[in-house]
This record gives sequence, structure tokens and C-alpha cells, in this order.
Amino acid sequence: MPRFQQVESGCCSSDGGDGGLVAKRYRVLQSLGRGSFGSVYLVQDTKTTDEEELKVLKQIPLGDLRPDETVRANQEAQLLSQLHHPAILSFHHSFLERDAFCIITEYCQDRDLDCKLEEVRRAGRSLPEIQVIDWLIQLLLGLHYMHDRRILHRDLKAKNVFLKRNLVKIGDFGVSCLLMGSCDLATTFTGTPYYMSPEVLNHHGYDTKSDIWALGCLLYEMCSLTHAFHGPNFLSVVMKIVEGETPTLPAAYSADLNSVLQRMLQKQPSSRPSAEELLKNKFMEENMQKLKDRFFFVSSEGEKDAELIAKKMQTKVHLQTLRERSEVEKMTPRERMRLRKLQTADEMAKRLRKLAEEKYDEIHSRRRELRSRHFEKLSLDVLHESREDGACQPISSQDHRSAGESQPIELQGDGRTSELHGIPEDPQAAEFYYQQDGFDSCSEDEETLYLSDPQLSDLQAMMKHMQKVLEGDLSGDPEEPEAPKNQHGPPMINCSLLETRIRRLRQSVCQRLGSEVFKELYENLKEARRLQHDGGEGRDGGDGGDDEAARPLVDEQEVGLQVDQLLFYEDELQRVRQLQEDKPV
Ligand SMILES: Nc1ncnc2c1ncn2[C@@H]1O[C@H](COP(=O)(O)OP(=O)(O)OP(=O)(O)O)[C@@H](O)[C@H]1O
Repeated sequence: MPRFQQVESGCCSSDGGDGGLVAKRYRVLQSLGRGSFGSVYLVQDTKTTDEEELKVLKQIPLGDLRPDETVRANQEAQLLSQLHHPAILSFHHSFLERDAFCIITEYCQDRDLDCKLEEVRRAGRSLPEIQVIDWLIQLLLGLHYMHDRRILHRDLKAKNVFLKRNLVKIGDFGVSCLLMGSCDLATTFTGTPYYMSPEVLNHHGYDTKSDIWALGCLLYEMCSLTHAFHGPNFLSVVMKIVEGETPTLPAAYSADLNSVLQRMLQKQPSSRPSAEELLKNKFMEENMQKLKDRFFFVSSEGEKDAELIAKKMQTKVHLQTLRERSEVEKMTPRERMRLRKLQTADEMAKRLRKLAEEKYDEIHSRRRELRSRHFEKLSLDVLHESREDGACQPISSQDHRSAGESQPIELQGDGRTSELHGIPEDPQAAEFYYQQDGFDSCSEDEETLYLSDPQLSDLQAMMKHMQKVLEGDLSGDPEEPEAPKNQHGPPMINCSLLETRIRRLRQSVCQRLGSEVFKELYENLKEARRLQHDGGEGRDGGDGGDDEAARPLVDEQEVGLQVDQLLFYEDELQRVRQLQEDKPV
């Protein structure tokens, strides 16, 4: 049951909230969904001072959390709220309300990357390389910023990356740690094994390189639209991660990008590059320069558009006022005279509005013309690029591995990607890029024309970060206040949330399977797990196909995965309890 009720048609009501507002400030508009920690709502911030009144409220039931653990979570939240980077989801505020720990974050209207990849997969398309690289650069910049401040993500996955007008934002940075108390535990609490690194699975600890591993998995997913390491059950996924071969990107992506992936998925954390090292690679630097140019183009055009719209809005408001007045004041001759004057003013305003619209149309068609000229020039290439079966393929500017399958698109003579400030040279990629980025100020929809101040400042901040990398300066920004480092020392270990999670997981699987079937499956998988640990007599984990005893019971793969996870969490809990006992007081 959600604790907060969404409001109907603008009027607020939340069960017991002050004046219908949560924390005397947030009006709950709609539920966005439920994650493993709690419920998520879209809220309106009634006291906002910036332009972004829509925010997200994450509400986590406290359950068995002890008061000291709650205080600690609040301290961690304070720390997170002081961090600012355009690629990190802003963390605004945290508070306790009705037995729940609440976190207020930035809202990303374009949802998460998992949804986006699913959309692309369903449409039978794939992401153009330029799009993948743009997002990868932003994610690396965000990771570098946090790692520089000694904050780990620990749960980086497609569902935790949000999209906002083609800017990516890493969400939940440090949140699992904040909620779990124990950062070791947080790592195993993620609810999905797909992004877990070999060192974490081998209990060798989590560090910045484990986040890099997870980002490598994400890079693979963006290109292949499937998990880098997958299998029918938890153990088979784990075995692939620990012992399996590193996957390669589909042939349509460039060898350079594939080599970035190979470095990110090195099994040995020490051989894996840091975010900084990855950004300083020649291939990435070249792409960063192009991205920066594109952002520059968009942000300067966005500012002009914003000015235009502001003017148009002023005119609209003025007209409205005039009309209303004329209604009231039409009785006496004197008033009629006044009305005539108002009408004249109205005419004048109309002319002004027309002028503003013409100006807008001019910009609009000028951009269209530029773009279509650009596409026309390359339309022949598109025909050559299209596969015979008509399926859309990602196109890279260089593909060393599959010359037969996908022809490289020729760059302009001087090697630039575009005459238009880095707009993707390849028309297919450009179309995809501009269809979704929401920056497209040629859009028919006036809503998307306007880039708000926060969006512009995000773009500008991102450009600044890229410029710093390109200049070889990745140290802290002297203009910014020093970002806080974690001063609380090693986190205390708390098991309460893990216990709650185990209990809930068990209940949920029991409900789905019935207790008898659950018990049988549980025992089976437990035995398989024991054999695995004892030297691999049981299943090899490679494809998960040798667990004959358990298989007939597992109609739904997902349930099997959940039972596997349950066993994994139970092992972890036992391990942590053991650690606590061994720890000197
Ligand atoms: N800042 C946000 N902006 C827009 N949508 C969001 C935001 N945060 C969460 N959501 C959406 O709310 C839903 C629940 O999110 P949440 O992060 O709690 O769970 P999850 O990512 O699905 O799972 P998990 O808790 O395992 O990470 C998801 O559909 C997510 O896309």
C-alpha cells in the first residue's frame, strides 16, 4: 500500500500529511513505481526557488532500522546533498515522515535507461555509436567526480541511469550504502547479479574499479541491448562473470569502442582503468571534443529560443488582460472610447506577436534547411548503409572488424564530423539523435523548444567538465567549494535491512510457488550451491542447464533467479554476522 496518495486534478491530499503536503512542502502528484527499497513518487515542490518544481520522492519504510542507523542514514544523506555534477542526479533533501525515510531528488522526465533500451529493442532498432559514446562520456565524467570524492555507487545499472533531454544522470549514488549502513552489504543487496564484478563475487571487496566494471556492463548493454553476462539462473551468471570470456560488441560498433569495453571488463581490478584514464584515451578525447561542440551549439541556440518565447508569452498575457477589461468597461461613451484605444493597442500587440512569430519561423526554417541540406548530401550513403532486410543498424565512422557487413561512412575531407558544430555526420545517427534529445528546437511542439535555466546550466556545467578533461586538468575545481569527503570512517555493519529483504523475498516466492514447491526448489538450489562451492561437482554454472532436479520446478526463470538470490543473501548475512563476531570491540 502506498503511504502517500497522489492528488486528483491538482488538489492535494496525502493521508495525514500536513495540509496535504509531505514535509509541509511536497505535493504528491503520481506514483512512479516501486523499487527494491521502497516507493517512488513524482511530487511538486511548493517552495521551490529554482525553476524545477517537479521532483521525485523516494520513500523507504524504516522497518527494523534502529535509531542510530537512521541518524547515520541522515548524515550520509546530508553528505550526498552537497555534491553537484550534471551527470549525477541531484539529491535535494532527506527527512523522516511517518516511519519512512524520505529522499527528494531531481526528476528526469525521460525516465531511466532501462526503459529507453527496452523501447529501442522493441522497435527492432539499435543505438547509434555516437549516442552510446555521448552517454558513456557523461557517465564517466559523473563517475570520476564521485570517485574523486571517494564515493562509490555500488549499484550502477541501466535502471539507475536517468535521461533528461539527452543528458544522462546517475541516480542513487551512495544510496544503497546510505540505506544499508554497511557498504559491504550494500554491494550484495542490489537485487541483480548482472553488474556485479568478479572481485565482489569473490568477496575481495568493492572499490572504484567495481563501478567501472558495472559501467562496462552498461556499455555492452547499450550496444547489444542484452546483459553482458546472462544465464538462466543466478549461479550461471556468476560463473560467467568470474570465469567466462569477456564479450565483444556487435560488429557494427567500432573497434575503438570495443577496446574501451575490453579494458573496462578486465577481470583483475588492478588492470581495469579508472574513469580518469578512460576519459584521457585518444578516442574518447576526440569524441568528447565533438560532444562539447554539439552542446555548445545547442546551448547557445537554446538561449536565443528562450528569449523569443519569453517575449511571445508577454504579448499573450497583455492581450488577455486587454480583452477582459473591455468586457467590463463597455457601458458608457467614455468607456467605449477607452475600448477603442484598447483595440488599437490590441492590434499593435497582434502585429508585434506576428513579428515575433515570423522571426521564430525564420529561425525554424533556416535550421530545417541546414539540416535537410546536410542529410541530402548523405542520402546516397544511407541507401548504401541500409541492410538488405531493412533492419536499422548502428553505424560507426570506422569499423575495422566487419567491412563486409557495414560500410564505413566517409568523413569530410578534413576529418570533421559535420559542418554543423558536431551534428552527427551520419544521417541515420543524426535523425535518431535529434528525434530523442529534446534539445531539438525545430520541434513542432513549443514545449520542447524552451530550454529552462537548469537545463542550460547543466549543459554548460557539462561543457566545463569536458573542457577540463581536454585540458588535462582533472583535479578539483577551485571555483567550486571543496566537495565533502566521507568523514564517518568505515561504516558500521547493520543487518536489519538485509534480514527484512530476505524475509520479503522468501514471502514473495512462497506466494508465487506455494510453500511445498518453494521448499523443494530451495533445497535443490541450496544443494547445487553447496556442490558448486565444494569444487564444481554439481552444475558448472556455464549455461545453468545441468540442474535437472531443479529445472522442472522452475517454470519461470525469474522465480528461480529469486530463490538463487535468496540463498546468496542468506550466505552473505551469515558471513557478515561471522565478521561481526570476530571483530574486536
Ligand atoms: N529521479 C527520477 N526521475 C524519473 N523517474 C524515476 C526517478 N527515480 C526513480 N524513477 C522511476 O521510479 C521507478 C522506481 O524506481 P527505483 O529507483 O526505486 O526502483 P528501481 O530502479 O526500479 O529498482 P531498484 O530499487 O532495485 O534500484 C522506476 O520506474 C524509475 O524509472
